[in-house]
Amino acid sequence: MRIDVLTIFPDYLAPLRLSLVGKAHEAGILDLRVHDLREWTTDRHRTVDDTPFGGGAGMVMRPDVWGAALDDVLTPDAHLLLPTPSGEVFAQPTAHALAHETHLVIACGRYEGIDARVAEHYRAAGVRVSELSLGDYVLNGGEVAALVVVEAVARLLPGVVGNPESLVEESHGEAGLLEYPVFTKPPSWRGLDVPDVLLSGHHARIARWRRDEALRRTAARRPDMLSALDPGVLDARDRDV
Ligand SMILES: Nc1cc(-c2cccs2)n[nH]1
Repeated sequence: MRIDVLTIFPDYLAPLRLSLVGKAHEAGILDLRVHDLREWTTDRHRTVDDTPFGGGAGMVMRPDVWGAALDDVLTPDAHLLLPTPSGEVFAQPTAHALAHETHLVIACGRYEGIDARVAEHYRAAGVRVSELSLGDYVLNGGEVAALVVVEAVARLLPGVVGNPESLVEESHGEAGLLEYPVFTKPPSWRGLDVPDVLLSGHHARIARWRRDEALRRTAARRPDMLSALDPGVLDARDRDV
């Protein structure tokens, strides 16, 4: 998979060279390219924004600069992602869907936004364009969203995470439940003991305990997820939890 990130703060994306995403890039699983949007400016001051038509505070990013950059970076099978507080909330199902793409282009704008004609132009040109929000809070730019999307997608690519099994039981995973609590040595720490069932070696009981804990946590912290579950996911035992 190729991912292009366009930003006026390329150094903001430096953390992607670390750890998993860095390894995926080294292994050739992920072709990550970060571009400085100012490379497509034409004036001496390398201007990327201007005052908003209709007035109001802040600045809007210019369509001509974004158009020049996106014309160079987009490919026929690219999916253009526009982080914005007014987008659809990015969640795990979207991460899974994006992990099947061959080319993602992430255009990092600033909070006041990119001129709306940019998304309109590329949609009309047949490019798949998705406006994505991280949630109901306001950031100053799309770079943090780009870090989140790249990590959430890259870790799903085959060969990136050491043990693919670990992708199955995580929170917001296939079961649609939050993850159960995890423990490691020592068995007793500051007077707190690991649940006996986890030391029993009885795999069926351990699996049942973990599912019960996942259900309890989801019911307590995210009842919305529980009500959104496909009824077929819950078995008779689950309903007793
Ligand atoms: N969820 C979210 C996204 C944003 C952005 C701000 C600027 C570009 S993207 N704020 N909050």
